[in-house]
Amino acid sequence: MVKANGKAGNGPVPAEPILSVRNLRAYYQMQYFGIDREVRAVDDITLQVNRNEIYGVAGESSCGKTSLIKTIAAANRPPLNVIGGSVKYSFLDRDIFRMSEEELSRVRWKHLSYIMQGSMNVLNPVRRIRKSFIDFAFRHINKPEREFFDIVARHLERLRLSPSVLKAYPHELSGGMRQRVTIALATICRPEFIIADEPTTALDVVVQKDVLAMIREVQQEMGSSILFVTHDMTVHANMADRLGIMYAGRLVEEAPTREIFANPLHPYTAHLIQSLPRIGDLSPKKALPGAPPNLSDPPAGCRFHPRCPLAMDICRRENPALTALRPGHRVACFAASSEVRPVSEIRETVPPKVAEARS
Ligand SMILES: Nc1ncnc2c1ncn2[C@@H]1O[C@H](COP(=O)(O)OP(=O)(O)OP(=O)(O)O)[C@@H](O)[C@H]1O
Repeated sequence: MVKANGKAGNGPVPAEPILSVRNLRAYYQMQYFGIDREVRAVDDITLQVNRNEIYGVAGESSCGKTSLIKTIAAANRPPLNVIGGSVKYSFLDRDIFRMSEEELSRVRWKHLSYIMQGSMNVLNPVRRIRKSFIDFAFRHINKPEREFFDIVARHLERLRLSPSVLKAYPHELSGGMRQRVTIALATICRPEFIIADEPTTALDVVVQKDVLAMIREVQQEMGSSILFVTHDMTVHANMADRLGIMYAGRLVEEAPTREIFANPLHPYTAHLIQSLPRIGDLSPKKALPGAPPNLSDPPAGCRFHPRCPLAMDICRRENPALTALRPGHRVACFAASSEVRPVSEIRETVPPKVAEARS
């Protein structure tokens, strides 16, 4: 089930994929008063995460980030169902959707772990932290209890946490300490792959900086890969090696983080970057007209077209494929592709709704 050569060694780390997601579709499928309803939260996503890499997933609220990572971890539950596609980890011998729950429980935390949005989602409020380490890691580390807690204490110290936290209940710790404990739990087994879902969103900026530095440090020390999800582009700028931008259930752009910030090709990405505050920049920030689409009835063609200042007729009819326009830089946008029409020409065809909102 788990490949023998799964763990990252100490030698040079080759740039090979540890996670390959192909054409993944996962929809919320529900029935209201006998009528079927589908929310297409993850719609045809293809991406790869390399060894020793932090891959960031960005996008505004409700674009499908959490649904994507739940599915990638095979932690999706009805009504979120996998409709198609595959998710393969290099340390597993087959697609994650072909594994039984029992096989998955042997893989979780040891090879594939999760840092969640709120620490209280992981830590049981009525159990001391010590018990959580037993619940999550004892069977994976497979040592006598005393030796196990020596390993835990050393790991906590490495993460600048006193081993005395083991005696505490979650409510006795500050939010920052609790989040550090969840990171300690997610990394104690030295997993190859970590999924982090908005791990610092609930923390104030000073604690956030500290927790982010800790995630980076532990990732580098272990040679793990991280799929890091947040809507906060400034966090991505500091953390991610590569960045995937989601809009309405689809990946619309992907490139090395530096390249995305310097040269965004998709108009939605350009908007996300332009709206970031910059020291000395007093110009008013403009919101995008309109709202993200309802994913149970998304618009035809490119899902961004009703809000896009560059939209053309083809965008209303056809879904642009995610295409490499530069090495390592993929974008799903007809306007960004110079083969369709030059950008100067495209700018003249502003859709009426957007033109109204601008005036
Ligand atoms: N349990 C559910 N049942 C039905 N639809 C859901 C459910 N959970 C989420 N959705 C819908 O799926 C879509 C994607 O939601 P998701 O939570 O994955 O987005 P997100 O980008 O993670 O948002 P946020 O940043 O606010 O957490 C949204 O349209 C949302 O309303």
